[in-house]
Amino acid sequence: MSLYTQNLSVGHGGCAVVEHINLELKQGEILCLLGPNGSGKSTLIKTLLNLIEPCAGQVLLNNTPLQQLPTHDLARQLAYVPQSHGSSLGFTVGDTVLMGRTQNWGLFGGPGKADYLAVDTALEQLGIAALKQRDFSLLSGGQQQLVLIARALCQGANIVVLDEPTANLDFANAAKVMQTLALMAAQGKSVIFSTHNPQDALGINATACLLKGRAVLAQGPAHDVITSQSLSALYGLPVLVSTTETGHTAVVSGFQ
Ligand SMILES: Nc1ncnc2c1ncn2[C@@H]1O[C@H](COP(=O)(O)OP(=O)(O)OP(=O)(O)O)[C@@H](O)[C@H]1O
Repeated sequence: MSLYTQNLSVGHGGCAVVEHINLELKQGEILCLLGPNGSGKSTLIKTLLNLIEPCAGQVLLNNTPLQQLPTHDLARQLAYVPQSHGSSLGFTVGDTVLMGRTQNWGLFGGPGKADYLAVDTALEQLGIAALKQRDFSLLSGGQQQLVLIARALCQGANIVVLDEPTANLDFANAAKVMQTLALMAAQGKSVIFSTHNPQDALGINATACLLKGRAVLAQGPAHDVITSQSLSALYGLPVLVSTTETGHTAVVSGFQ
């Protein structure tokens, strides 16, 4: 599996939001998109999913331009966890996660034993098995986020793309999600995610791509790219990136 962008420009209605993006994602790698509000993270993610057309350049999946791949092929290769989602009124959590399996069923088929097992495994992995019979629409935003990640896991796609997966989550659940992404990568899946927390990229050995002012400000291994200087430039305020005695990297914003 490989995903490349070649001199890609992304935007809306022909108006570029980010230009000259050259990214490379191989099997088992994690790519983290960082940037201020409105810098184009979601627009880039939707372009990588072929939900919107590039303004220029192209996205290649296994050396084939995305636009040339049949929709069902894309659905098998790419799983998407959106930033905001509909209410899925009336569906249980179990049904919602099971929907990740629909591309395996054929035209008149339905779910089988393997599909139900995949649902239970995904729910267990995210620690939300107890929510299985609950109405999805009545869950908290953070719980819904975990269910949608479980659905993406269940889909079995090679590439999982998540738009701000930790945005609604408490400290423990955010850590759980980041651990899950790291585990997915260790199992051979490729992961693309956006976040407002640079620590997310540092904690899981990601490649970071920093977006600002219609351009890629920096890209490379998170520990090389996420520095006091780059984050201060990215967010327009003093940011300190410091390594602790235990070898962990801490990010502190707005220090004097
Ligand atoms: N459907 C759309 N039509 C036109 N412009 C849009 C559309 N969606 C987003 N934009 C614009 O594209 C720019 C980038 O938005 P985008 O949502 O990609 O940023 P982001 O980095 O994901 O922001 P945030 O961190 O706030 O979620 C913004 O100026 C936004 O107003």
